[in-house]
Amino acid sequence: MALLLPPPLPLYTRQLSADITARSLLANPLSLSARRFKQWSYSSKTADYIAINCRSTRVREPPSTDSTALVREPHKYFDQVIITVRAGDGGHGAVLNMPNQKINSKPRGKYDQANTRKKGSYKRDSDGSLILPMGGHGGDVVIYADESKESLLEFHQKNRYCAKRGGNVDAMGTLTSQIHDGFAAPTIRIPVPLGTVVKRKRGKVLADLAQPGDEILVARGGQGGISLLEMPERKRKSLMALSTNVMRDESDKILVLGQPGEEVSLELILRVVADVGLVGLPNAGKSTLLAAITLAKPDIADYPFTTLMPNLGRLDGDPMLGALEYSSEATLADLPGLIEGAHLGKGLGRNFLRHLRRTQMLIHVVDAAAENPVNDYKTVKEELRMYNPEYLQRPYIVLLNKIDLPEARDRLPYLIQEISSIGCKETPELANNQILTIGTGDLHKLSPEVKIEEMKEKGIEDYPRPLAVVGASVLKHIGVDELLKEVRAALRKCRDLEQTQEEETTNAMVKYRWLGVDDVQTSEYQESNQL
Ligand SMILES: Nc1nc2c(ncn2[C@@H]2O[C@H](COP(=O)(O)OP(=O)(O)OP(=O)(O)O)[C@@H](O)[C@H]2O)c(=O)[nH]1
Ligand SMILES: [Mg+2]
Repeated sequence: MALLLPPPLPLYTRQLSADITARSLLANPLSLSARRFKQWSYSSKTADYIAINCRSTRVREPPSTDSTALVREPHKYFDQVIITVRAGDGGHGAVLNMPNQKINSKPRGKYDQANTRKKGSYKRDSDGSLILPMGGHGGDVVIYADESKESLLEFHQKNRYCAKRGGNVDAMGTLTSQIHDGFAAPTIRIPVPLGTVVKRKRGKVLADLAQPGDEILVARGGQGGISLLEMPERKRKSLMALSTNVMRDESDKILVLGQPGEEVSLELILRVVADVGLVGLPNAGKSTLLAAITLAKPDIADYPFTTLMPNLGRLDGDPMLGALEYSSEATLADLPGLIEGAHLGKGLGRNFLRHLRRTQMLIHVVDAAAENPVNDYKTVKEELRMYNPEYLQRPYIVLLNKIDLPEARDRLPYLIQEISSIGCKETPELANNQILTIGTGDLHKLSPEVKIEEMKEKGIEDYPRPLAVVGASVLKHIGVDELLKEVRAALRKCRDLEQTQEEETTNAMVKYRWLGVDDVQTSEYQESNQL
């Protein structure tokens, strides 16, 4: 396609509307509409033109990540992505004429009767006014939680989603009852894994899609344009009684155009949904434990960082809960190994620790045959504390693994005693897992950042001791049943606590409403940056 541009003479630039200068044409040659271009070229016949060849193809955005990197290092990309969604524009309405007929006069004779019937066949509202067709609504964009999705990797390859535009009113000319509204474009529904947090890019959190079926409308399609009736001035008055959509002057035509659809850039952040998190140094046996007590089949090997992305497994129902509640299962998340300095980016860094966020309890897996298991245990706790001290308040169990090996078996009693004594005795506040009650004073008046900083100042000894320390060999299936018993007891405790907390929150909300406080700060900590 060739565009002709005049030399930069004031005469010609004046003939163009102010925003279309030669420079803007160079930057965006397609912004010059064909009609304007025609007018312009007629009115400036004497001018010399510069011919510019430009391609009319659309520039496609490159995929955000190189696909080989996705295959080689999926763990870097599986839980975070930026996408752009664009809802469809609304379809256009139309400028229509009324068929030539006498509107207000009574029918006289055969011909007029036929015309009256025609008039009666238009679509009308209950008050008798004419219903004019509208352009179709542009397609919306919805993001929803889908259990069958596991990661956000696919969004690195396709990161732009556009809904279709609504259909135009499919007619120009005379209004008849046959003219229909333009078709509404279908909604685009984008499935994401359970636990995906949808944020505006560098903006606020829009939704946390933690339950199956959760969804959010992220971009609204444009509304369709309306249709207008074009009338000679003498007839306008009489027609205004039939419809408000009578075109008064040319500027009304803007109402015929459909509204543009919304376009937004979104950040999707995955936080896996699991009740129990498995943490520990690399090679401690976390994946082996997951494979031993659930049907999951994670990779297991005797080299560090075998697990690079969280593996999930389902624990069967708890037989202690009775017939009705037996099916209450728990989901376990096996995380990559943590090493000293992970919070500073060592090993796999710290980002995967966000996947512990939704867990109710943790299992610390410690290799009891390692050189210094107590130190290993402390290292992991320290890293958790540095990432999010709230993790240390959650109920947890320590599994001293690999007791089939003699070096572990011999020192098991000593290790149990040592590890059980690290931490403070459970206080009622800590047992309730209440972040606000840590420390003294009016912490509830402090900002979340201050609270976290205060919590970080405390050492791991200031946080609760484990609920149980169990020696086992998950590989040889020694002591696994005892471990399961403890895990289920802890889960029951967590659920009881959750119920009590829910009741307390409801009571507090009622109290706040009584006091007339609208702005109740709920889970402000969740809003902090550590998604
Ligand atoms: N002897 C013995 N070996 C075990 C036991 N549990 C796990 N192992 C071995 O320890 C090695 C590491 O096990 P994994 O389950 O991959 O360890 P991990 O904690 O998931 O390691 P990362 O994924 O690297 O963090 C494997 O060779 C397992 O066979 C056990 O109870 N006894
Ligand atoms: Mg593993």
